[in-house]
Amino acid sequence: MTLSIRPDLTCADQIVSSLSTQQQPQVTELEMMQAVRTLLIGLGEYPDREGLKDTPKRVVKALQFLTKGYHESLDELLNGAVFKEDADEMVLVRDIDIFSSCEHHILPIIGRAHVAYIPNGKVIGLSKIARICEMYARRLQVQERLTLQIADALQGLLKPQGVAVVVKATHMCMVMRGVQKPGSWTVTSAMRGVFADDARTREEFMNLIQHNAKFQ
Ligand SMILES: Nc1nc2c(ncn2[C@@H]2O[C@H](COP(=O)(O)OP(=O)(O)OP(=O)(O)O)[C@@H](O)[C@H]2O)c(=O)[nH]1
Ligand SMILES: [Zn+2]
Repeated sequence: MTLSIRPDLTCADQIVSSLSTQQQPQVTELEMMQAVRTLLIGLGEYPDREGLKDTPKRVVKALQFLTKGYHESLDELLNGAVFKEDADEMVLVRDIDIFSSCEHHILPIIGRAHVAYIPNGKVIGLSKIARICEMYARRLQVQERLTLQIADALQGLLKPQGVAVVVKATHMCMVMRGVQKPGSWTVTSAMRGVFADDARTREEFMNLIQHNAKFQ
């Protein structure tokens, strides 16, 4: 098997990209539905009862939606919306809703992302920042990787003076099951360029994302 290396992709993305084109076994939707049906039986249910008869189809559809980011690419979502611009002050898009799924339990990760960059001759369409978050969130994730992928994508696309990403999220696998800690939040960050090198720039970013109670 030959793997083509894509310099615009992170390591994890390289793997997903190569799997989707070469290695991934072709599984039909019918087989996926049958697997859900098997799960239901294993859980002690009767998949043919009225309320469950369409459930395998719904579950497959829902999971496909929650992981649709595997079939999206930076190129497509950008749609060319990177513009030459002399701006060199911080651009921050904050409070971007995140709905992801943890790769260990396939349970929801719900939170918000705050994404900032300092341009270096190029700016990106603001909605594209939210779309980048969305593409990576709609995959099976760990929060750390989601955070890094967002930062690396912007760094790669814009070569800005710096990028800062903070994700604050709650993991249903820690809330509804397992250790059962509702109210627990995980905060992850990725700092690149001036945000990593300059404490004052980082502090300005941290202040901007904390000043509003909505973030609490
Ligand atoms: N670092 C990291 N860990 C995560 C994330 N999402 C889930 N986890 C953790 O993944 C770990 C999996 O641990 P295991 O012991 O293999 O699984 P488990 O028996 O279901 O663990 P418990 O959740 O402790 O019951 C747990 O500690 C989860 O909290 C994430 O985004 N980042
Ligand atoms: Zn989990």
